[in-house]
Amino acid sequence: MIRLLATNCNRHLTQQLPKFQQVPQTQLNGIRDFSGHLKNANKLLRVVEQQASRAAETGGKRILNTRLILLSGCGVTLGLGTRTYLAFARQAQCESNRLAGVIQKTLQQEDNKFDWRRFWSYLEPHLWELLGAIAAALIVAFINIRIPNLLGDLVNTLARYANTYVKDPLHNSFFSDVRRPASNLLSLYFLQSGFTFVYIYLLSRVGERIAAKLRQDLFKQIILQDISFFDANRTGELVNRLTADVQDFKACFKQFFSQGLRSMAQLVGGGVSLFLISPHMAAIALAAVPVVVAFMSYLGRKLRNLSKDAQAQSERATAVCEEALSNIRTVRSSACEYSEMELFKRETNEAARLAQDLGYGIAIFQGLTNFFLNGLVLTTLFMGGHLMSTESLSPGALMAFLVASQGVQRSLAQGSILLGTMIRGMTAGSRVFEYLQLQPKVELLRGYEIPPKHLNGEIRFENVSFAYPSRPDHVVLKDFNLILRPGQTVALVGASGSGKSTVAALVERFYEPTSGNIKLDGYKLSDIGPYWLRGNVLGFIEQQPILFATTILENIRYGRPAAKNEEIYAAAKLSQSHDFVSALPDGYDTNVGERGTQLSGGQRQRIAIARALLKNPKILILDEATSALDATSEAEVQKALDTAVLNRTTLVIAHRLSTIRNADLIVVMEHGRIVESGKHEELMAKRGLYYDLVRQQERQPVQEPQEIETNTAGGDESNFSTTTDRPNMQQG
Ligand SMILES: Nc1ncnc2c1ncn2[C@@H]1O[C@H](COP(=O)(O)OP(=O)(O)OP(=O)(O)O)[C@@H](O)[C@H]1O
Repeated sequence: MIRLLATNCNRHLTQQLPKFQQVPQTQLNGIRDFSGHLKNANKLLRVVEQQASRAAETGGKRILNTRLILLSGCGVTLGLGTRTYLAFARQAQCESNRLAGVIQKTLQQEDNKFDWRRFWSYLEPHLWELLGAIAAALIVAFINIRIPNLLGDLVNTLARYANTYVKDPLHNSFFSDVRRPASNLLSLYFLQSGFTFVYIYLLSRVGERIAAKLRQDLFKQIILQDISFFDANRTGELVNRLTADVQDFKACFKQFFSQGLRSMAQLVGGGVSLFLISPHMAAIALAAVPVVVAFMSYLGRKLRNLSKDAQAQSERATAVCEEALSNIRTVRSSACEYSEMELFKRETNEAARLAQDLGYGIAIFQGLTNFFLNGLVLTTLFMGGHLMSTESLSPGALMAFLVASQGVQRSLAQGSILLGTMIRGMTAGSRVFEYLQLQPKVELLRGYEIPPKHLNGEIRFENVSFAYPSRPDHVVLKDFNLILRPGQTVALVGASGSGKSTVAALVERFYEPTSGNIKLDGYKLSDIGPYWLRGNVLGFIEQQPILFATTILENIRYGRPAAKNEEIYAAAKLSQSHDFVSALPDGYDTNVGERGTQLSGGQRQRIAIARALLKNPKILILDEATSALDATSEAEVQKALDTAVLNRTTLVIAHRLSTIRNADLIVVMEHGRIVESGKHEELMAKRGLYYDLVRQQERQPVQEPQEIETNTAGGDESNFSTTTDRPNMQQG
């Protein structure tokens, strides 16, 4: 009976495994709630979860299934009863779905195979050029196979004159004898160089075009990902895939087709001609080939793993470097240059160590290959000499055999070098393809657009709950309800971490609510096209806007790329930027430097406001737009904002009173919930509630200076790591 139930449960679980990804988290939560009273089942589930996570770590679905059979058996023996058991089975089923996803992901990462189908989709458009290159490379290989025979003919001709003293060179038959084999050889040399040019040129064209297309597609795929993807991946690592990995892949591709294909053809053709020249000697030479092939495939597998680790580590080192350089001001102001150097050193040393291991493996392989090949030459000479002494082989045939075997030798030697490149290239390729297949959950262009005449700019939050995908257990907003009426300014205040910016991020559709709805003019935000929404309805001004390293004109135009210059000047005037921009020597053509560092914070902010106003948005979101500024700049920017918000629905996330004084509604948030709301005066009347909250942040009590114990040896306390997997600054 137990067995039957356990098998039944397991069958359910196994059937559900592939469907996992379609089961929404809410459903899982629902089922969890439904059987929340089943404490015993829950206890068991925790065990299941632990076991399954361990199974995921070890990468085995089978282990999971076996454990589930055992555990469901346990569930029954514990006497949970049929109803309980069924609830348990259902819950376990969903849990297993979730865990199967974890396992699948783990397995995918582990078993990141090279996607040949996708590779083919990149090759296909260049098929004719590629076939041309392959044909030319094969012709070169064929010519290379023919050359030893013709050389043999020439040597045989020359050998006839080896011990002959030529009295009258003009009247002996040497030239007429030599002309034919020599001219045959010359025309082959000529053809060989012509076809070499053709295949190298064609391959380079195909390789470069594929690499460019790969980079474009990868960039497109990355830039279209959900914001949560960027929460989970570091910029340096992404850039590394776009640059180093595509580069490695391209280099491997070119080498494989230029040298690899030729070497392979030469190997086969050379082998055949060796047999034709002297089957005896060829049989002896080729006897060792199976050993070499077995050895090659064994080492190839080992080297591929090593290469994967080395590339991942090099990516980590790039990420450290990229992060430090792009945040150079923070690094400098924190006096962290030397620790960054140390960190980079550690990461690059580790990358070097792994790359050295890889080099070590390749070196062993090449050394052994060389030994094998040289042994082959010696054996040929030894055997050939013996056959010549018994007159079963001519000197020309020995020469041809030697040259042909050297061709084979070169091909094998090249093959061993190529193996290293291939390993790197295929690893890089699979890393590129891995990101190419990612699909964002929210498609940028999908969804409808509200006709302009129906667009009023009303936002409603209806029982919205939300947890960030990277921290699903930490609920940031709970049953959040809020209405922003058209043209109204609503200010969100509250302690740090209470969820204010999250509200703004949800309006921007950077994330999707876990439950509940957000509506724009009665339409569900989730049904509206995010691209249209952000490009036409919303203007977003953040605390520290980032400008691009180009002119002020282009930076403002970023808000609406099709805007005319006159519209840009108008937006600049509206944002109080026109005067200071005109006073600059190059005016609107002034280059603002990387991230706009050549402008002051207040100027940057006003340019960002101009950028947002350029699209004439119905809704403005100001996320602490003035909190990073000093009093003078704040006053200037506030003036710009006061003009900007007129006739627009505005959501202000505020830390300072000055920014919310004119708000139509002030909403006080605490732990993801609204605790108080009303007009400025109303809230003042209610014990100055929001003043307290805001003041709490505005006027932090001055702390008594405390002596900070410094630990020169570097204790654990001074270690830090960021949310992503940035390595720890300190050793250990
Ligand atoms: N990208 C993210 N991934 C995971 N958790 C996040 C993310 N962004 C914010 N959080 C968490 O969500 C909670 C609310 O953050 P939010 O930024 O909305 O607060 P806030 O009220 O705007 O704070 P502040 O006033 O300090 O800007 C915090 O606990 C924060 O740690």
